[in-house]
Amino acid sequence: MNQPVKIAPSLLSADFSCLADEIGKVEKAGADMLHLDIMDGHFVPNLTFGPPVISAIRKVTKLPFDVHLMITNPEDLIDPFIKAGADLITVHVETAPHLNRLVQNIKEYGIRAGVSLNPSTPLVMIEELLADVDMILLMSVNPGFGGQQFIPGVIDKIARLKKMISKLNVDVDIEVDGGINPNTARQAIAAGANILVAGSAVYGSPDAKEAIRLLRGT
Ligand SMILES: O=C(CO)[C@H](O)[C@H](O)COP(=O)(O)O
Repeated sequence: MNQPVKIAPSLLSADFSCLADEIGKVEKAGADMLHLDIMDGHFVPNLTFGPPVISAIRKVTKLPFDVHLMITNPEDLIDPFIKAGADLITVHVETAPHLNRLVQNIKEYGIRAGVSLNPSTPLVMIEELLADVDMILLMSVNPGFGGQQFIPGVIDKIARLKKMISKLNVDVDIEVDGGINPNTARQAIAAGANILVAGSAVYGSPDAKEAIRLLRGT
């Protein structure tokens, strides 16, 4: 049976001058979780926010926090992000040579652990880890900025990852991030994705509820 598709609006595309309102808007519109893009100006060419902002917004919503670390040396900052309120932390395979230890470390806190791959990073990089992670996040743009075009080759990558997961018979979510709109969402879901991150498609719409409905394809 197909799992229901979850929508994770990315706060990156929200109006940062009124975060509580912007979060309330997507919570009311039926979002399943909130995607928080953490950028360090080093692994990716952009800077966003860190644990103090996450602690502050933790007080205004019940949505689970899906924290995507686009930072070098992620192992140094797991503890503060968990204390700030992360429910799921995703680290990039390109930033962490000791991924088994890092994933285990995140899970020991009692939260979920994900691993992300840039569009050009092959699936073989996570093959040995699949039985130990809760989620694989496939980037469908080069990380750093919202509002980019979906890279079409990622659809086949999603389908290949889905096959790997089915073959191992493990319970691993497939999240896709970047350039998600109703058209790319439909293709990503058909290929096997079950969590979609959407910044512009949700925050750029005058009707967040309708935008989320269109992304789910319901
Ligand atoms: O991780 C990201 C960029 O690195 C963002 O989550 C992503 O780009 C979402 O924005 P959009 O839906 O506008 O593409």
